[in-house]
Amino acid sequence: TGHHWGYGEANGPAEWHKGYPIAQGSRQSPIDIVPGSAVYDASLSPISLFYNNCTSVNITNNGHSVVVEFVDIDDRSVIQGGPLDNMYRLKQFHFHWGGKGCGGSEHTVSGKIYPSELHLVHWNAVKYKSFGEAAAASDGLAVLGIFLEIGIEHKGLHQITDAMYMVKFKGTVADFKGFNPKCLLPLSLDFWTYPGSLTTPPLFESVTWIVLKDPMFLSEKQMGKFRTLNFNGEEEESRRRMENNFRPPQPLKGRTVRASFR
Ligand SMILES: NS(=O)(=O)c1ccc(C(=O)N2CCCN(Cc3ccccc3)CC2)cc1
Ligand SMILES: [Zn+2]
Repeated sequence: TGHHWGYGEANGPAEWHKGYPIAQGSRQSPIDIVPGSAVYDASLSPISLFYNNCTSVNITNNGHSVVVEFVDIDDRSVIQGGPLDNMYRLKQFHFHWGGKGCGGSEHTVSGKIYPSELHLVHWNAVKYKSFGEAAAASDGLAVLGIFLEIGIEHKGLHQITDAMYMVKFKGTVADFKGFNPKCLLPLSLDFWTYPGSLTTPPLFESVTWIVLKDPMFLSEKQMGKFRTLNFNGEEEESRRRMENNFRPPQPLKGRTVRASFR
């Protein structure tokens, strides 16, 4: 139960390389996306999201983020197209966010940080037998990143923010059935894509990142509900508000970011 990683002064992103040397690897995430340097690739097909039969199972606070998990025993909810050679199965989605009035996204766009970022995590069930196995393989995961911007309230997000009181503390889980994340998508599926990594330990370099150009919008009130979550467990005396649970941009190290749009 040694020194566990987190987002604090002593255990935050600047320290992770001590326990996870790959933190200084050649394809780490997130990155700062510079649209002017992205290469338009006409061969990128549109991404397709087949979430219609998706089956959410529960919502949980894992001490790092709030996570909605899905049944991933078959191809009922998958992403395909874009840079992907296979279909990838939806496993979970979660968020990263900042303190009140602060940025909290992981990817940035020409240095612009958004209040939050949603990650829809998928794994290559064509080539690998489990999420854990895929998470350790260079083409094992595909994460769809969607920026969140403060604006008009988001009707689809209420189901998630209304469930947060049930998972206030680390290690809490609640039933969360019948949620379809298709409602969280912005109008345009224009995207940037690049080879990267998990943005939390173990930081495996196994992620094909697909980051949407357009944000989804939510109200400041809805964003505030994320900040009612705690990093700590209910039994801990130190109450630590869950916010600023984001890794800052990492060196590009010669990678090319491709764009699906001009
Ligand atoms: N921010 S993100 O890059 O989108 C992101 C995506 C997935 C996870 C995730 O589900 N994790 C982390 C790593 C994988 N482990 C399983 C494991 C497999 C092999 C050896 C140890 C742990 C599950 C927990 C975390 C972050
Ligand atoms: Zn994430």
